[in-house]
Amino acid sequence: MGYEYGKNRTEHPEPLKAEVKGSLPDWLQGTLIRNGPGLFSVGETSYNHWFDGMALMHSFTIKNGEVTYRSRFLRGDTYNSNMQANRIVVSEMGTMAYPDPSKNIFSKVITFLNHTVPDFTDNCAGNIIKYGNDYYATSETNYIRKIDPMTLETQDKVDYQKYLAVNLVTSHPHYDKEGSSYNMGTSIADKGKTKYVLFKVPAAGRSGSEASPALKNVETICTVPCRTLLTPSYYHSFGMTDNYFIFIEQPLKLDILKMATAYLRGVNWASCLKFHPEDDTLIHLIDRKTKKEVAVKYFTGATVIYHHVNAFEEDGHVVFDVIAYEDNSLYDMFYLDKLKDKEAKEAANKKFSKPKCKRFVLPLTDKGEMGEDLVKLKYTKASAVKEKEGKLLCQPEVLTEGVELPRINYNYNGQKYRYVYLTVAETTESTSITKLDVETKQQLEWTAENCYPSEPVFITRPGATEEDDGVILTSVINSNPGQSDFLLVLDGKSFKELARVHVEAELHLDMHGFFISQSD
Ligand SMILES: CC1=C(/C=C/C(C)=C/C=C/C(C)=C/C=C/C=C(C)/C=C/C=C(C)/C=C/C2=C(C)CCCC2(C)C)C(C)(C)CCC1
Ligand SMILES: [Fe+2]
Repeated sequence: MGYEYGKNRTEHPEPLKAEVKGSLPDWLQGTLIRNGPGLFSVGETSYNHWFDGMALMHSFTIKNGEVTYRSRFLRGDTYNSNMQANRIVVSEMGTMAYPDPSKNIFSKVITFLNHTVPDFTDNCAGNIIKYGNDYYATSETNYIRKIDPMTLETQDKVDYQKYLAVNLVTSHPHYDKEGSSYNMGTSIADKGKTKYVLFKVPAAGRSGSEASPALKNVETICTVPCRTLLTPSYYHSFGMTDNYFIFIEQPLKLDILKMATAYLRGVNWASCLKFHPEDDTLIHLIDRKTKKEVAVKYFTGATVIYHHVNAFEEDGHVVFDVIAYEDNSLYDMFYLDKLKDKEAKEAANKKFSKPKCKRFVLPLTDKGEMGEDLVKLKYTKASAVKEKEGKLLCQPEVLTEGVELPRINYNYNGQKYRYVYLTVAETTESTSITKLDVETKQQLEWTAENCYPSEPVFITRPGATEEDDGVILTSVINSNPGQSDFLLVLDGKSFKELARVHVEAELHLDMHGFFISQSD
């Protein structure tokens, strides 16, 4: 039993009618698209890491109480080149690929110089995002792939670099009520500088903003200089409130010099990404109005953070919640050789630094005595101690442990909020999801034996006035003999099952999802 991470999945492009057991609320109408790796070997070659697998998108369309399922591989240049060559010819984060199988140094150099294959991968297996009116599959390279959200067909390849000087961009943008998107990326050694770039993609529909891709109208909001030219931090998401952006410059760093020679040395990109526990973490707070960093500098100890949960402002503080680790063991845990071998898997799971949901509080001023904790909010144990003029050392409060893949009611993004929905993350085979009340720290849990749920997505009931008035959707892999996989629908308040929607197809474990409501 367990989930077979490295197994190649098949696609089901034609809509499959699913069987609803239980009842779906009438108002629940729309499509949940989810994205994640689904193909791990081509011909005789295999990827090393689960995150490298070729993107397989799937969707559940809910209409008048009926649900249809479909899935399709993302047919990007990476997929097409690999299929044509019948082996993996495009490198991913954890797998360096050599189009010429006789791996001698001479042929490596030739391939490198000739660019006979796509330069960087457009295998976008991380998330689904929206820019303007369009939906894209994304990972974190400069390429994203437009998709048809209804049929899941692959459309144009869009290169961020045509519109912005960035080499990497997150797959977790933020959205405002008007439909504009905000994201950030890293510009490496461009004109002698390495910097982080925050940008806005205006909503479609404003005058002159109908252009496609919407990125044509991108506006750079501001840039944050990197602490070092050749070792930018890796980050996976960022926080946003009405007035601020929160960007965490953590000591998980890309070594650009190592990357430049990785191909010829025969090592993967991931080996150029290193955690430096001896360094500290710098928290950047950027004022959205002035487009400048606030004068106070915020620090905390070395940590690794992928997912921001939410952030809000209160009484002269910015509060933000994240999922934090003590090291980079999450990445190592998802190497496929470890996931395939029972003993190696157990050893990796043991070494896994448990993700903790942590709350940081940043006072907006450093007025106070040296050594004083400047956090004045009564309800939190988080602190920010004045170390010297303009410098605060922050200690977070742990809200809960062993959780990942956070989702909130996105209407509360940037606002004071109470609930977060998460996957329980003790090992790579999670059988539970949880609802955490960040105020009382109470948790409600859904769990079922041999069932592996994905990231829980909250969908708000139209007209709702309470934060948890809605449902949670998660696709569940069911490895109980003779039972099928299903879309699970839970009540947002009680976390009790409303329905299981069974699909007569094998689902795959994925990363993230996006719900498009019918009214959109
Ligand atoms: C660097 C660089 C590059 C490359 C890049 C790449 C290739 C990237 C990719 C990236 C990626 C591709 C990323 C990804 C990420 C991901 C993540 C971060 C994830 C996370 C996950 C998690 C968190 C999980 C969870 C879970 C599950 C899923 C199941 C159950 C259990 C648990 C909960 C644990 C280039 C060449 C452009 C150049 C420049 C620089
Ligand atoms: Fe993510």
